[in-house]
Parts: sequence; structure tokens; C-alpha cells
Amino acid sequence: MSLKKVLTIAGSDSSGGAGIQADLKTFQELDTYGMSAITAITAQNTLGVQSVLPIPPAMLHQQLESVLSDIGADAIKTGMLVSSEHIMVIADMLATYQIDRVVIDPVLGSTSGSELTRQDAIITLKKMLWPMAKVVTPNLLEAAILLECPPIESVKEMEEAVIKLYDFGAPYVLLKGGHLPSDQSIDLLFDGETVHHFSSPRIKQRHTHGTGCTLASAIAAELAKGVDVITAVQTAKSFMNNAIKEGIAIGSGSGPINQAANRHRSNE
Ligand SMILES: Nc1ncnc2c1ncn2[C@@H]1O[C@H](COP(=O)(O)OP(=O)(O)OP(=O)(O)O)[C@@H](O)[C@H]1O
Ligand SMILES: Cc1ncc(COP(=O)(O)O)c(N)n1
Repeated sequence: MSLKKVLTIAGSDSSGGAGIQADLKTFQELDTYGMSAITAITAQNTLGVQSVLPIPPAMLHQQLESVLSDIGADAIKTGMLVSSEHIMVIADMLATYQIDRVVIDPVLGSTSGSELTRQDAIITLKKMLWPMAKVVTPNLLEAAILLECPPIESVKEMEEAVIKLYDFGAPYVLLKGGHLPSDQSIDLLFDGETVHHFSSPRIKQRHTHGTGCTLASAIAAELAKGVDVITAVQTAKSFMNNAIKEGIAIGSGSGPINQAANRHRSNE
């Protein structure tokens, strides 16, 4: 089988735990060829985000044009999108190059609370980018912001929310329940007909930086290989569970998960 190509459009995380860095590690570990188009450079560490420098939208356009006109992509994952202008560049390029295996992780802020996508960009994200995605992967906080509803606090409320999010126009919505206080970590995938439950025991782990980025990237890597969405989510969940189990204790805050954990397991 030829090596499949996956492109991440996201922000750089200087600590190596989330964003572009987590995405490329995930692509590599899942035997795909990773490429990147950077939307912003962040200065961050295990304690939080100290500074953000957006990349000019014209330079984002140039990165996408360079990669897609020459190499192409079997799947694309997006993360930190910064602004409406950045989102419009991405939507334009997805249309030009007719990429249909697109995973959107609608990163609005970091777990530590910093804004990574501007408030005024949320409407552009919903209207222009969301309908171009195959899968969108909001967490609970992002889902409540997108739906303009109160905090989602139970599996029942998650079920209602994932069905409402489907109306924004992507054929699959994966609502991640990582932040729901429960002994299970529950994600719900809605395909327009059935709400599929993906449940696994919550792992006691302080070092979970990069889980959302890793999950979306793993789904994109599997879609690039031609796998169906439900199987891709299953594989991505199991990949990420192993990565969480081997979370790396570096820095004095919440350290990154370890994508290489999956290689360690298969070498045992
Ligand atoms: N402690 C845990 N044990 C097992 N799975 C977890 C744990 N924490 C998160 N997950 C899983 O990790 C994935 C990411 O979920 P989460 O809701 O944390 O997304 P996120 O908030 O976008 O990620 P991040 O915390 O990186 O911002 C989901 O599949 C979720 O179920
Ligand atoms: C560049 C970038 N992209 C995404 C995240 C979200 O990840 P997390 O919620 O784990 O902080 C981040 N912190 N930095």
C-alpha cells in the first residue's frame, strides 16, 4: 500500500505537546506521511500559553498552495484557526483542491483557558468550514459555545447536543466527553441516524496535554488510509488511550501524552 499523505492546518506549540507537533507525531506513528500549514506560532509550556503570533493569512494560503499543488493530501486535519480570514483561506483551498476527508477539531481555546480562535471567527467556522468537513470533533466546552447553550453536564445532554451540532452540516459529529466528571470517558458520534457511544475507563493521568489534537489527527490518518469513519474513531480512541497511559511528566504543569506508546506496545 502506498504511503498516505495527511496535512495538518494548525498552530505550533513550542512545548511539543499539542498543535502541529502532536499532529505530526500522530501521523508518523500511524504510518502516514505528515505535512503542515501553520496558522499561528504559540509560545507555550506545560503551565499555559504565554504568547500567540498569528501567521498572515496570505502566508497560510501560500503554504497550502505549495503543498497541495505539488504533493496533495489524502486527508486534512484542522486545529487552531485564529481568525475569520484564516478560515476563509482554508475553505477556499479545500474547495479548489476538492479534499473531502477533512477532520475539523474546532479548537477555540487551550485547556489552560487561552483564546486560540477569535470569538468573531466562530460564525465563519460554522458557516464556511463546518459543511466542508467529514468529521468535526468539539469538546464539551466548544459544543456549548457553538450551540450557544448552557454547559453540557450529562450523557443525556451530550446526546441532545450532538444531534443539534449535526445541523451545522458535517456528516459526522464526534462530541468528546473527556471533561465530563465520570469514571468512563465517553465520546458520542452522530451520523444523522444513530448516536454511537465510544466509552473507555477514565485513565488517572495528570499529563493529558494534546489529547484533542491527537484524537483528531489519528482519525484523519485513518481516513487517509480509506478506513470508514466509525472504524477510524475506534482506532483513534485506542491509539489515544495508550498515549494517555504513558503521559510524560515534564515541566511543572500538565505534560503531554506520548504518541510513541503505541509503538512500545506493538514491540512488546
Ligand atoms: N483521563 C482520560 N482517560 C481516558 N480518555 C480520556 C481522558 N481524558 C480525555 N480522554 C479522551 O481524550 C479525547 C479528547 O477528549 P477531550 O474531551 O479531553 O478533548 P479536548 O478538550 O479537545 O482535549 P484537550 O484536553 O487536549 O484540550 C476523548 O476521546 C476523550 O474521551
Ligand atoms: C497550538 C495549539 N493548538 C491546540 C491546543 C489545544 O490543546 P490543549 O487543549 O491540550 O491545550 C493548544 N494548546 N495549542
